[in-house]
Amino acid sequence: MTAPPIASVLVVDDEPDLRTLYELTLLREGHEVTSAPDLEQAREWLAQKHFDVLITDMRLPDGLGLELLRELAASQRTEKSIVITAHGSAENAVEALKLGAFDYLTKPVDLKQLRAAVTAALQSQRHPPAAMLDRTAAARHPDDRLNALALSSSPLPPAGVRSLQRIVGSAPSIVQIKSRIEKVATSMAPVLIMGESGTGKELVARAVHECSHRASGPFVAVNCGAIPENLIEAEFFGARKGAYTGATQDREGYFQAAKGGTLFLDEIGDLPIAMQAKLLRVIQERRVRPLGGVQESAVDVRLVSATHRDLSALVQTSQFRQDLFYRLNVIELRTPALRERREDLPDLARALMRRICKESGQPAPELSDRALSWLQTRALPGNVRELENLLQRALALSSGDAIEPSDFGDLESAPPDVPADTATQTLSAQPASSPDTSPPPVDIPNDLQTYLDEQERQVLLKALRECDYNRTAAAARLGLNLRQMRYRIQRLGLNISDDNDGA
Ligand SMILES: Nc1ncnc2c1ncn2[C@@H]1O[C@H](COP(=O)(O)OP(=O)(O)OP(=O)(O)O)[C@@H](O)[C@H]1O
Repeated sequence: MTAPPIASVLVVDDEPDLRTLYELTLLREGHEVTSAPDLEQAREWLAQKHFDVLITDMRLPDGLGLELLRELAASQRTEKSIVITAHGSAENAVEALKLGAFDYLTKPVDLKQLRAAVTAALQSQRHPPAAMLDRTAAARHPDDRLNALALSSSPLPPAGVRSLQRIVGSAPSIVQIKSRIEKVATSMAPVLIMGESGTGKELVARAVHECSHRASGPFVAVNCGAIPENLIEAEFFGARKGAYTGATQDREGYFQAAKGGTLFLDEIGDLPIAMQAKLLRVIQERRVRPLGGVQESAVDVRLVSATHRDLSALVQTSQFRQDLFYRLNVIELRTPALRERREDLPDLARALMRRICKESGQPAPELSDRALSWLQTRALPGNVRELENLLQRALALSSGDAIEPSDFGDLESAPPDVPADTATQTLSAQPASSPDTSPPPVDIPNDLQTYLDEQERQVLLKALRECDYNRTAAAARLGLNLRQMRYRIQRLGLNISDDNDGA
């Protein structure tokens, strides 16, 4: 096991007893501690010396701790700040995080949490701690040390680089979201991702996790709308044996499972109102108590939430608590709809095709220019997920080395969703089909979507039945991965339990 890193810490608190308590706690961890009773003294220390971590009380005799945060940000200093706020003062904690604080602690401060927050702040830095540089280069001029800090800034962890590469696209909105992910990843501030269905919210949430110092910890994704209301508390917070009928043993909840990592709350807008109050309490107190339990334990997770719904509108109609919205929405990321970045469609289609084929272990066919032109004419309201589904379907129907418009099946005969002259026609337009590849004639349904859903339902049920309701096996039979299978089962409202999944 490697020893925890040593930090140079500045503690700012006007209460001498508390200052001493924090100092002793951190000194015992091997950190170097400097302290100040007010803003003035803190500013003097900061002018003289570079620290790794700043711990500041919010209320100080000569102003607010937030002022120090503002000054650090304005002078682009690299200190990670931890703010200590009064119990229940949501505004201050949120404002501190918005100003770039790494984390906050609520009074009375739990010393274990204090130690953990300092270690996490230190681990999130992408350069060696100032305390270490101090030791190796004690005699250097202060400017040299700042240069050394800048030069030694190490790049993102490899998992982070890969996760950003998975987000395909070069439209300005995508370039911007990727650079924001990189920036926000190193803090503990909650992130809210908003965007239509299928625009890559989960992909972005994973990237936030994988670019952070928590990347080696778990990433737990929860669909808040999919959990039955009577089980939701136990699912989130865990339950002690006997807490409810059927609870035959102690079990962990999502908060415990995500310890040291990231908890991704997908479809947060669907969280029942009673559960919203409980979640808010956990966020405020940073402690969680399992159902039927008496002991609380410290929560060590970073929260990332996502929704395709307009949360501020839900707040207006009292369907979503304003205080919870405020807590979750400290950093906001928006995933753009595909129609807002049509220029990315060819690259996306090729990348998705490569991925689908890799997952099912088959060589990836070319996408012909005509197929790409055909895709450009579709509206794709289901965004990247719809594009992915179309490509899967084409792959299943294709028999040649290249995907052609006719491989998109009977959808081909439907009129284009987007008039050809408004679609991005970067590719050569050629006749869409040849007589030999036309699909066999079918009855024309009154409602195409319902008709297709019914076909899909029949195929899924047959595959599941033949695979003993093992979703992994049925997915493999259909050339899908488990995630795609789950999505389809959920979309069609099929009542299939996870019990038989082997893998
Ligand atoms: N920019 C992108 N590059 C590559 N693949 C993407 C991109 N955006 C989305 N995808 C793919 O599209 C599919 C849907 O993405 P994802 O599940 O992240 O969307 P979502 O916004 O969370 O959808 P929902 O709101 O329905 O849960 C996934 O297979 C994902 O990998």
